[in-house]
Parts: sequence; structure tokens; C-alpha cells
Amino acid sequence: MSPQRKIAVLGGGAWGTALAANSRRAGHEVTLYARNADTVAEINGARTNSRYLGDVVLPDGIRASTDAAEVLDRADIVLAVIPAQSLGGALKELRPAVPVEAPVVLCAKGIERTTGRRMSEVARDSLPEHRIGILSGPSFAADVARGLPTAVTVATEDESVAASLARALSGPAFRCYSSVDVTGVELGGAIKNVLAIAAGASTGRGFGASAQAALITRGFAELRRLGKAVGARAETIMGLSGLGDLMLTCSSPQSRNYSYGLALGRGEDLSGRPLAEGVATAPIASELCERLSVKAPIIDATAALLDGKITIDEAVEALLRRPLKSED
Ligand SMILES: NC(=O)C1=CN([C@@H]2O[C@H](COP(=O)(O)OP(=O)(O)OC[C@H]3O[C@@H](n4cnc5c(N)ncnc54)[C@H](O)[C@@H]3O)[C@@H](O)[C@H]2O)C=CC1
Ligand SMILES: O=C(CO)COP(=O)(O)O
Repeated sequence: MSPQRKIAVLGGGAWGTALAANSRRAGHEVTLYARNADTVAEINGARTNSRYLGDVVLPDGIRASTDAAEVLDRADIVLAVIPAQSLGGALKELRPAVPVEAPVVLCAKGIERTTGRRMSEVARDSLPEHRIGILSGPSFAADVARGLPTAVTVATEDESVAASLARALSGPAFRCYSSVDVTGVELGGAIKNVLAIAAGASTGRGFGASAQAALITRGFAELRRLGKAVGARAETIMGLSGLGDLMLTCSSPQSRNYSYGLALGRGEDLSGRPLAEGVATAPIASELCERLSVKAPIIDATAALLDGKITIDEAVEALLRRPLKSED
């Protein structure tokens, strides 16, 4: 076990709470910042976060607060678990309270809709003096909060910082691999959400398991091409944060993105659903592919579908009618 550190978690949703539970099980002092006073009271009192994690009981000793400065005071490691589209603004606001020595590990999966920036680019702008890391991989919050076995990747540009973060964040059932490929790790997490919406929509519409497998595999080819274009390592795209997370997210209704796609495919009402990061990431991922001349028909079709420009039937028909080509 690594020496005890103080870990400050920013964000009191499903993933922030699950990572706080994991950090506590790994033996650290853990504080958690949530904006909602009821959430804070529930975590500190009943040791639950029922809105996001049902009846899962959290380990003893997590101290939640609505006071970000108190949570961040003397932190050795900061886990930023704020949704992708809010991350930049939140970090800018919190900047004076974030200790400069503490690496800031970003745990959101998305691309900023208005700028096309990946999470590390967003954070470097908001926190220019801090070391920035990414944590990503196949990991449902409910599984991690319950202490079920999980493996993820933690990346920073500095190899020794990545290794030290992986040691610190690994817990009894949570295994962190380290990486220096920040771009690759964050890209996989963002794109798999878009592809999960596509897979869910196809299945929800009744196109069957073969179509779903084809979408996942050809979607993965798009991720590989995009990864190459932005300088990600092929091994990373093949790893936990790429292929691993794609497999998980595209195959389980536990995923909010896959479930969003399922509901879309079934023609259900989409209002008031839980966070599905792929909805905001799809259009900007499609734009990014176009800008980089990366062929990404599934990402493009998902963006068009979400925008109401085409129906699922039209999207699938257009994908099937593309000129035949060699498999690459
Ligand atoms: N839930 C999961 O299984 C996993 C989620 N993630 C990623 O983690 C990120 C967060 O997801 P969840 O925690 O699951 O979402 P969630 O919807 O459960 O919670 C989001 C939390 O962020 C808070 N928040 C929003 N804007 C904020 C701001 N400006 N300042 C402070 N707090 C703010 C909300 O109040 C809420 O408590 C997403 O990017 C998601 O893709 C990654 C791995 C697993
Ligand atoms: O990122 C996740 C699993 O690794 C969680 O996926 P959803 O956000 O689709 O629930």
C-alpha cells in the first residue's frame, strides 16, 4: 500500500463518490467537494449518495463539504470528477484553492463542445501551473463504489508522476496501470461514449446483435484513425481506456450512453435522462474528424442522428450503402 496522502475529490456525482470510496479503501485521507448540501449531509451522515449510487454504503471517513477551499486545503492529489462540458469553468473558479504541488487528475470523458479541446487541454488552460493527469478505463461507478474488481489507466506526461499516481490510486480491488500517453487515454474515453450511443440506438431499433458488433468494430476503426491523427499511441487505443472501455460501454445497459442510445432507438422520451457525455461530444468529435480528414462515418451518423437530421433507419442504410472497400 502507498503512503497515506490527502486526496481531494471535486464532484459529488456517481463517479466522484465512487472514486472517493476507492481512495478511502486504499488508505488515504479523503475529502469530497459537492455543490449540493443534501448530498454532502447524506455522505457525511448515512454514508450513502442515494441520488447517484442507490443504497451502496461508502467506507467510513470520507469528509464531504460544499466548501471547495476546505476540501482542497493541503491536498496531495486532486481528482477532478466534474462533467466534461463544465470542467473548464469549474477549474478556473477553483484555481486559487488548488495547491500547485498537487497533480490534478481529470476523470471526465468528453471533448469540450464549444472549443474541440480534450480534457487535458481544457485543464491546462484553467490550471496552467499544475501537473495534469487523466484517469480513464472500463469502470462503472456502481461497481467501483461496491469495491468490485476494476482496472483503469492513469496517464501524465511525466512517467514517474504517472507511476506514483497509479500506486496511490490503486486499491484492494482497483488496479491502475500507468501511461505517459495523455492524449490516447483521454481520446478513448471521449469517443467510446459516442460509439455507445450508436450501438444502443441500433439495438434499441431492433437491428440485432450482429449489427451491434459491426458498429463496435467499425467504430473502433474510427477511434484508431482519429488516435493516429492526434498522436495517440496505438497500444493505448488497444488498451483499457480505448478498446476496454468501448467494449464495456457498448454492451451494458448500465452505461448511460448506451441506455441513451437504446431509448433513442426505441423512440422513447429523452428528456430528464442521466448524464450521457456522448451527446455533447458527438457533434464536436465529428467536426474534429472532418478537420483532420479522418473518415468517421459512424461518428458522423451519430452526430446527425442526435441532431435530428437523419433517422436511425436512414443512418444505417447510408452506412451499408457506402462503397465497398478493404478492411482497415
Ligand atoms: N459514472 C460512471 O460510471 C463514470 C463516469 N465517468 C465520467 O465522470 C464524469 C462525471 O460523471 P458522473 O459523476 O458519473 O456524473 P453525475 O451526473 O453522476 O454527477 C456529476 C456531478 O458533477 C457535479 N457538477 C456539475 N457541474 C459542476 C461544477 N461546475 N462544479 C462542481 N460540481 C459540478 C454535479 O452536481 C454532479 O454531482 C463524466 O465525464 C463521466 O463520463 C467516468 C467513468 C465512470
Ligand atoms: O465511462 C463509463 C464506464 O467506463 C461510464 O459510462 P456511462 O457514462 O455511459 O455510464
